[in-house]
Amino acid sequence: MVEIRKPIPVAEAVAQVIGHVQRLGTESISLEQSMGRILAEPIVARHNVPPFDRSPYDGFAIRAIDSKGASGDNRVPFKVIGEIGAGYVGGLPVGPHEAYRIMTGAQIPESADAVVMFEQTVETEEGFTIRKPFETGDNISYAGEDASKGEMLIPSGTLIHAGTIALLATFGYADAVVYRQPVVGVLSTGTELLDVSDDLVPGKIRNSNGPMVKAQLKRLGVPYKSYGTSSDDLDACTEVIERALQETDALITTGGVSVGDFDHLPAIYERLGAKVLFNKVAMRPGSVTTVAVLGDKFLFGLSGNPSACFTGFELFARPALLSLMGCTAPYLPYLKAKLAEDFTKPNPFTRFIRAVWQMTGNGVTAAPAGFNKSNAVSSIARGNCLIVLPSGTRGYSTGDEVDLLLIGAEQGAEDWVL
Ligand SMILES: Nc1nc2c(c(=O)[nH]1)N[C@H]1C(S)=C(S)[C@@H](COP(=O)(O)OP(=O)(O)OC[C@H]3O[C@@H](n4cnc5c(N)ncnc54)[C@H](O)[C@@H]3O)O[C@H]1N2
Ligand code: MOO
Ligand SMILES: [Mg+2]
Repeated sequence: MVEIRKPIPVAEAVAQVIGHVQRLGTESISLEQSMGRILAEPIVARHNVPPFDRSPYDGFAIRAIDSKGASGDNRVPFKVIGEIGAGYVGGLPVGPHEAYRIMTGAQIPESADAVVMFEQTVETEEGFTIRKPFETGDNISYAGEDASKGEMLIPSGTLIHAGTIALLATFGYADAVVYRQPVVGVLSTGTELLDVSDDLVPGKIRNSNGPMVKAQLKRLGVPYKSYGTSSDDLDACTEVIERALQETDALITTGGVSVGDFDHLPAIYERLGAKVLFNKVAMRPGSVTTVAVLGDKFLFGLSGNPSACFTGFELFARPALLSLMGCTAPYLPYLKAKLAEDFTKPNPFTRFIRAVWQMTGNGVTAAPAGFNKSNAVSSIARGNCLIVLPSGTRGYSTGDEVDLLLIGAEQGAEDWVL
């Protein structure tokens, strides 16, 4: 008799997965390698930024007091005593009505306390004149104005991106302490599966989930090991999974998790002695998504249907893997948007619709990205988000406010609209 599975709410399933995360250790890697990794130590300012008072403009460093009373009718003269390019320091203190030529980024010389831009001066034989008074601090970029020594700037658990790398470089981190990354095994199950380069033959389809999941991992910067495809043969499949579990930190399988005669994953979890956290989630697509744990290893049993597979990855594998890596913001970013089309079909399960969001004169709108069943592949390609429609008896109409989960900021906008 077919097993009747009890669906659990999506939020509960996510919480169960996150509750089983055991953070990986840390390692030190070169700054160059650190893009996309997760900081295992906070970035605390090792020194002031900028480290010295400096000029934000090309101009002249003066004593503000000497500019007192300057006006169009009373131009005040200054004598130039030297020049300071960025990287150099002025040797002399600035005296009354003296000035240094100073370039953007150069250290303010002793006794100077304001900078006059070139454009605000008229050159003379000895130097220049100005027509307005300056206050102490005018056009000075002060030491520590960006970050002051000892300040906690970025907490541990943050993703390292280009800006983080700039900050680490600023403080002289040639190496960064980051969390270890899991190596994730990817196995596509299904006797019907052909390789990408195979010609179609009756009854078979090409394996799209394997390449997709590997690309989803790549988008997270998570290394993977591919186990290709396995036919729906219990022993053969068990053998590959056992091997994969020895060689990886977590395993993602696709297909074979439902109740069909050749859906062997449930039996394999039992054979392995893995603890199944859930095998039915109140969501569509991906209701049969199964997550199991064996020791400290996750087994993500994603559904074979492409849209269900994609959604299961983003909802469960993504936050789990990011959390393993110490990330404190592992969930998909979200927005509120107005529905751009009616979605009248009520659903007992929470529905995740592959969709396209865009900014319009009417605010953010989101429209389904075409054929949207669990077996759809085309709408995954078109979508840049998931519309979340909570379960219930009513449908949704154009203009209703809905939640969006954002996927892949690398899909840019076609127009420059600002
Ligand atoms: N009696 C029931 N039947 C089904 C149920 C159910 O609850 N009771 N659940 C349905 C739901 S919902 C889904 S989703 C699918 C899930 O099936 P499986 O996860 O067991 O996956 P498979 O049976 O292996 O394949 C399903 C579907 O996806 C295609 N597939 C599989 N792998 C790939 C791949 N790597 N690339 C592209 N396409 C793939 C496969 O050919 C099937 O068409 O079960 C429902 N049935
Ligand atoms: O798991 Mo199925 O994708 O709900 O259609
Ligand atoms: Mg099946």
